Amino acid sequence: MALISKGRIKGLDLKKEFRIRSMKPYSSFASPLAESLADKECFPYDSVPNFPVSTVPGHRGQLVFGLLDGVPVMCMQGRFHYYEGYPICKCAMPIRVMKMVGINYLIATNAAGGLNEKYKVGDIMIIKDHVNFLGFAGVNPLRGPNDERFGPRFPAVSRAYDAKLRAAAMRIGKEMGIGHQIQEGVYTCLGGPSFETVAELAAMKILGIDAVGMSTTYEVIVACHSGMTVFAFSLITNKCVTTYDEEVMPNHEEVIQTGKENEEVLKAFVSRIVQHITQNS
Ligand SMILES: O=P(O)(O)O[C@H]1O[C@H](CO)[C@@H](O)[C@H]1O
Ligand code: HPA
Repeated sequence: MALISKGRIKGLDLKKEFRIRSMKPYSSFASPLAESLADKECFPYDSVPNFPVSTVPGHRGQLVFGLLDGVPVMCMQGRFHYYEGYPICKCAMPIRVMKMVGINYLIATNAAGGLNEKYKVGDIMIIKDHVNFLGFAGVNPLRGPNDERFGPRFPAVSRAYDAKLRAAAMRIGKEMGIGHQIQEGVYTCLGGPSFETVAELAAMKILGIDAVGMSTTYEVIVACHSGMTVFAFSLITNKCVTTYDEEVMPNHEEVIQTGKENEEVLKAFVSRIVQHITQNS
C-alpha cells in the first residue's frame, strides 16, 4: 500500500506510458483494508497494459485507489513473486507505477515465517533491515540498464527502512494495546515456492535473520532507488520448522488462515500509521 502525494516524477507521463485512460474501473473482491477505502476505483491487473497477473491463491489481482480515513492511497491487492515465473524487475514494476502516480511513501506488508524463537504466530515484525538472498545470486530488480529518471546506478539501501516511521509504529502499537505483539527484526526473501529446509533455516539463524518470506525486498529496493520513504512489516503467520521431528509441515493454508485472523488489527495498525505520516509530513 502506498500514500499518494504531489510531485510526480519529472519526464514520466503515466497516462502516456501505461495508457491508464484505457483501464476500466472494476470492483468485485477486495481485502478488508482496500475494501474499506472511500471513493474507490479498482483496476484489475489484466486491464493494465504490460502489467503482470497474480497467480498465487489468496493473492488478488487489482490496483485499488481510494481514501483511507481521508488520506489518498493506492493499494495492490495481490503482489508478484519471483517463483511465479516473472523476471524480478517485473515483480517490482508496480512500485515504479506508484512512483509515477506521485507516491512518496510505501507501506509494504507480508506474511512471513517466524525464525526468531521469541516470535509467536500473530506477531507483527517491523522490518528494520533485510537480507536479499536473491540478490546474492544476482537477482536484483535494478539489474540491467539504469533508468536515471528513477534513481542512480548504485543506490545505497543501508537505511531502506525509515527509522522514524519504525519508532512511530512501535509507539502506535503500544497505544493500540498490542505492544506485546510488536517485534522489530530482519526479514529475508527467498526465491520460493518451496519452503525452507531445516538446514537452510539453521544457516539463516546464524546470519541474524528473524523472519523468512518470498517477497518485499525487491519492492523495497526499487522504492528506495527512486527515493521513496519505506515502512514495512511482516505478520508472523507461522513458526519456521527448525527440527526434523515436528509434526506440522510449513503450509500456505496456515499462512492464509493467520492472515485472516489478524485482518482487523492489521487494518487498524496501517490506518494509524497512515494518519501519522500525513500529520508529520
Ligand atoms: O510475502 P507474501 O506475498 O505476503 O506471501 C508469503 O506467503 C506465501 C507463502 O505462503 C509466499 O508468497 C510468501 O512470500
Ligand atoms: N517461509 C517462507 N515464506 C513464508 C513463510 C515461511 O515460513 N510463511 C509465509 N511466507
